[in-house]
Amino acid sequence: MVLKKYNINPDLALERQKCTFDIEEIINIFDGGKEKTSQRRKIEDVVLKSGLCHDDVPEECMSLKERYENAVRKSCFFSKLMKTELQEITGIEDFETPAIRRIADALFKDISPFLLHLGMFVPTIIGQCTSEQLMIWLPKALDLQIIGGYAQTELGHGTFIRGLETTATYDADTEEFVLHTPTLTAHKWWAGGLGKTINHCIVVAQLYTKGVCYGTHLFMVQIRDLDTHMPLPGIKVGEIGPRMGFSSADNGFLGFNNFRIPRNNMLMKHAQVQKDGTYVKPARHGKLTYQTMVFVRVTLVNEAAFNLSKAVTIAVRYSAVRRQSEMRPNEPEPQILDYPTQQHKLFIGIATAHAFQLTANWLWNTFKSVLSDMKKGDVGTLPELHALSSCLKAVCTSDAALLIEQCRYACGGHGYMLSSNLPYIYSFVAATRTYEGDYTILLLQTARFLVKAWEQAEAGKTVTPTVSYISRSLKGEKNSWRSTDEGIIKSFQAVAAGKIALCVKSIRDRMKSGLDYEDAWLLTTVQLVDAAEAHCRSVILETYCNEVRRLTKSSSDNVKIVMHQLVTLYLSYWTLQRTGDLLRYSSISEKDIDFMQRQYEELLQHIRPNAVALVDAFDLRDEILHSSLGAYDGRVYERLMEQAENNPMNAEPVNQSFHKYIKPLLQGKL
Ligand SMILES: CCCCCCCC/C=C\C/C=C/C(=O)SCCNC(=O)CCNC(=O)[C@H](O)C(C)(C)COP(=O)(O)OP(=O)(O)OC[C@H]1O[C@@H](n2cnc3c(N)ncnc32)[C@H](O)[C@@H]1OP(=O)(O)O
Ligand SMILES: Cc1cc2nc3c(=O)[nH]c(=O)nc-3n(C[C@H](O)[C@H](O)[C@H](O)COP(=O)(O)OP(=O)(O)OC[C@H]3O[C@@H](n4cnc5c(N)ncnc54)[C@H](O)[C@@H]3O)c2cc1C
Repeated sequence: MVLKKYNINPDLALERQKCTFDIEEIINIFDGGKEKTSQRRKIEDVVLKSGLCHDDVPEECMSLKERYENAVRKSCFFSKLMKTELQEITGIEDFETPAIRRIADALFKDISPFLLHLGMFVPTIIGQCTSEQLMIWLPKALDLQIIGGYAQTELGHGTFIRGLETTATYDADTEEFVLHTPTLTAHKWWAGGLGKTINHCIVVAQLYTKGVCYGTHLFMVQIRDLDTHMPLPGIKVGEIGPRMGFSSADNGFLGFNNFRIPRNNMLMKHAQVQKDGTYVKPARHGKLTYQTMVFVRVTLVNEAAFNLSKAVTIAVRYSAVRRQSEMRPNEPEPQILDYPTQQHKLFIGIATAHAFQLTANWLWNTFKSVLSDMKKGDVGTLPELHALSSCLKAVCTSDAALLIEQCRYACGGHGYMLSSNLPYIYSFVAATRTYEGDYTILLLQTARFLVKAWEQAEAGKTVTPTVSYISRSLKGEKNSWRSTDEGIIKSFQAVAAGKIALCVKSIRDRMKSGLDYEDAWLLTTVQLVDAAEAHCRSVILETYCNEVRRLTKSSSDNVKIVMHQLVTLYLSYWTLQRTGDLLRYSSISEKDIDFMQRQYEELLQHIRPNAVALVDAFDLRDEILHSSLGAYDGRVYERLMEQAENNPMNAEPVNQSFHKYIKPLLQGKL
């Protein structure tokens, strides 16, 4: 791009002058302190100066094969950079460095084929290997001597893990497992990096030993030769074909024809198969092999927040630059950001990005604390983590996808251009709603936990803090609506409690009428999904309020004001979205709803002058945003024209198809 960088669009420059708070203060809050901000910026500088982010041809103008090859090239050089310069800055093997995740987007508009290596392969080694296995595979994986993925889903089954068909049968004579794909539907399907890139893979298969099936277990499988990269004999592997997004992720298929691996390649931290074939079941919890999925679900809440912050930055900056229509006859065209309907589309995106980011951080800390309990042998906190990570993954990815699409609507026709980056951001986040556990499935997992919690509370047992509202509800505590933060949260908890109560009643009524538990549950699943979603809303609202209060304790008054305006906007927005539920389960009145509507509309006006500054406070560099509409300088039209002129379609004035087809058609000679 040859545009002069800081020749800023005058509307955007004026917007920045209106800002009432110190942007740097908010940036520091979200980075976790001044030092973290400075470390992140150092990392970004190193990556941006490396020249790795440059593409000769825009990614969207490349063929699928070229995109993949380009993504592999960048992944390799980026990995090298991580091992060298970035390691010095971040501290070795610091997987918790969100800065690395953020700057990776400067390299990949789409997906790195190595994503699953760091995202699932390495975490599975860490979480599922014995210490001996760890010593063999972890250094190699971290050093990229082996590159891996995670192959669980099959052509016929994704959700229902117990229904997977791939088998791993132990042969005690040779001390090997025989991996086999017995049917068409048993082929592994979807694993990222599998199609062309990886040479190792975690494979999830039904374990058979001494003629007995012990359910799914994890196996480390080398699938390609380390030197030639050819599939090993007995392995059928390839790319599954073009999809909505994830174009450069080489999602793959994999089949085994009686493929043998050593006994030690079963990941044996939790369950073991001894040399003679004796199975030793996990001592503590039956679902510990699902741990990597829980880890990824936790990280996906962060992905929802980050990607939403990108989309809303693009849409808010564009809305400050774009002028359209007139508010009164003969007046100049206003910035579209001045329309309350536009503010309604966008400001909730800013507030939601804050809410999700703070919830993601809180969930990550919860995850770490459960891991530490588990290290001490205590798995008591795992069910709550599973319930929380399931519903938060489902709701945050789903909301983020909807709001990102709303950002695209807010950019009119130009939002439809790939160069806006909104279609890429959307297609990435849309997939997060499905993978790592589909939305409905995960909410039903949370619902299981909620129904159990209800039964426990009914039996007078103490329940965990995130569901303590159930006990209060069972004690007959009535909800009295108050339009304060705490009052609104209490009412949302009353909604969740009311919905869980109805689910429990529905199940019991259906059982009384003769159905067994499974059927009663099945017929109640529409309500159960709804109840789990309501529970999740109350968790997000409460976490967002608590975290803002905690993090802004020592902030300037101006930052406190603007952060709290966003919290109130978020609470008001959801109150207005859920008036039906609140009328049913809380004591909210028509008058209260009118008040909330007015408050919401006033907040849009209060936030308006700070809108651009608030998205600037996401501190997303142009190289990460990749957007013709959302760059810091706001030179939208210049970029759109420059990109049109550089479009490879315009390289020749007349396309050859004119001579081949159109001209003969015009002349009646076709
Ligand atoms: C650098 C970081 C960047 C990270 C980003 C990476 C992005 C990478 C991009 C793409 C990767 C995509 C990867 C994938 O999609 S991998 C495949 C993921 N697949 C799934 O998520 C499948 C979803 N299905 C399930 O999880 C399960 O089948 C199930 C939970 C729906 C049901 O499991 P099942 O074994 O049938 O259990 P039950 O229903 O019978 O439940 C029994 C019992 O177990 C509890 N439970 C279930 N799961 C867990 C768990 N994970 N942890 C703890 N406990 C669990 C369940 O609640 C029941 O408990 P009970 O009620 O007390 O009996
Ligand atoms: C971009 C992308 C990347 C992926 N990467 C990987 C990877 O690296 N490794 C890997 O192993 N997998 C991967 N997957 C697969 C992914 O995990 C699965 O697609 C996902 O878990 C959903 O499973 P499914 O496709 O079988 O959907 P299905 O389970 O067939 O779902 C279809 C519909 O049926 C509904 N449904 C299914 N069961 C029930 C039920 N019990 N009750 C009510 N409704 C039900 C679902 O809600 C959904 O609406 C990836 C998928 C995508 C899209």
